[in-house]
Amino acid sequence: MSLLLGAVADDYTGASDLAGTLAGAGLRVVQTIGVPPDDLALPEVDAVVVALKSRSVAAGRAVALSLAADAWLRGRGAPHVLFKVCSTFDSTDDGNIGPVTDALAARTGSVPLVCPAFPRNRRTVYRGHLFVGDDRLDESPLKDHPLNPMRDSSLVRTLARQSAKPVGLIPIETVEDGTDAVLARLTSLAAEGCGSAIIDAVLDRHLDVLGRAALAGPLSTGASGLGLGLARAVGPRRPAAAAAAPRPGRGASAPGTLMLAGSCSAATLGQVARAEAAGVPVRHLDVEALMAGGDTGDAVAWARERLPRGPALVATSRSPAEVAALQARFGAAAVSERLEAALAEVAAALAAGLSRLIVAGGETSGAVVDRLGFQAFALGDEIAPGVPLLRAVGARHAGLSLALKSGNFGGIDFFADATRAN
Ligand SMILES: Nc1ncnc2c1ncn2[C@@H]1O[C@H](COP(=O)(O)OP(=O)(O)OP(=O)(O)O)[C@@H](O)[C@H]1O
Ligand SMILES: O=C(O)[C@@H](O)C(=O)CO
Repeated sequence: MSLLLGAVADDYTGASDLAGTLAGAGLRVVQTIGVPPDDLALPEVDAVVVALKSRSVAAGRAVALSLAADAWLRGRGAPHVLFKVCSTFDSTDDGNIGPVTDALAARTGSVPLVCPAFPRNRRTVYRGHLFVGDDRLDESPLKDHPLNPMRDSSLVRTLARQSAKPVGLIPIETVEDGTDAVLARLTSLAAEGCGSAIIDAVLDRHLDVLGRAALAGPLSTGASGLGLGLARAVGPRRPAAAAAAPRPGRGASAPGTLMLAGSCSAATLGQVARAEAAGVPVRHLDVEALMAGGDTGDAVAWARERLPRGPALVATSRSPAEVAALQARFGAAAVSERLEAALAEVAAALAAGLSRLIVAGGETSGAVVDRLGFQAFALGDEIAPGVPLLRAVGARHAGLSLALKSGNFGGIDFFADATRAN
């Protein structure tokens, strides 16, 4: 297997977002959970997305994990590696986007382009400022993120606070001038001592310029928009899918469908409320009791009774005010750790009888996927932009279908859409 493209993703839902995007652009893709063991049989593919859980760990650990994944990908021929980060640039002043980008750049001796824009998902970068829909990042719901509240929309400033060297800017006018202009500006920034360069992108066509310019070097950092630009620059490798006859959906009451929500994003809160209003049984875990040493036994019994008849949803999600109060009382890291573990415990206790597992939240998905020991996923159809249907590959839970949803992704009916998808 000689790869055309490699990617190191800093969380599992972001990895499936990227893998689905690359597959949609015509590449044969597999997503692995961590660096795969040598005995894992992988299909012949053009791109591998190595999913890490490195977004919110200590910077040193994120760097070590990312360097190992990068080495594995380059060892399989990948001439370019994309460090996949969140399209809302989720990070803190301690990292991990800066330290990982610095370490990967030092290994390759390059000055990478950095851009989280994905216009299709309403993430745009203009004059180095990130917009989420119509809002600047610091005025969007991301300002209240439980792990990494985003309070500065300037990506140049944000990345500079995390980086060893100055961060440059390649503005939209240069992008409009095309790939050669971008590469010339990157060369000047490197000569000025910059270690990386934020690049603007506002429209889908800008991703083509970014992809071609990035592919001229060994490394870039960005979200699935940059991945799409890279995939287009590589060119489709498999025949366009024949106009397939629409496959029948699974029906809204597919038995054995376990849904877990650990994201507290505005999107997920709305989706949980909609599922509940539509009649899906929902168990809101008593998070205060869990923090006081309680367990998930009752919730597991509750779900076990309902799953044979249809979907069941177990959630820790709460409003920003409730999240802030819990964090003030118990400490943010302790709450996150306990609640991620709680949902992972529920999944592990019920895994044997499941037909589908749907998880909302990147960190939460990471905890669940690790606990169940998945090794790799093949890509199925897109449920919502950035959320493909996955099928487990490898010895553990082979054939189980999954959806791992980034907190902010999916429409209001996401849980119904993910239940029905086939
Ligand atoms: N009620 C709650 N109070 C405080 N923290 C919570 C609560 N419920 C969940 N959490 C924690 O909030 C964090 C949510 O992060 P997660 O990555 O799962 O979702 P997200 O940030 O919305 O998604 P993404 O990273 O994909 O954008 C997790 O660590 C989770 O355990
Ligand atoms: O890029 C995105 O927005 C997602 O893939 C993600 O990583 C959210 O956590």
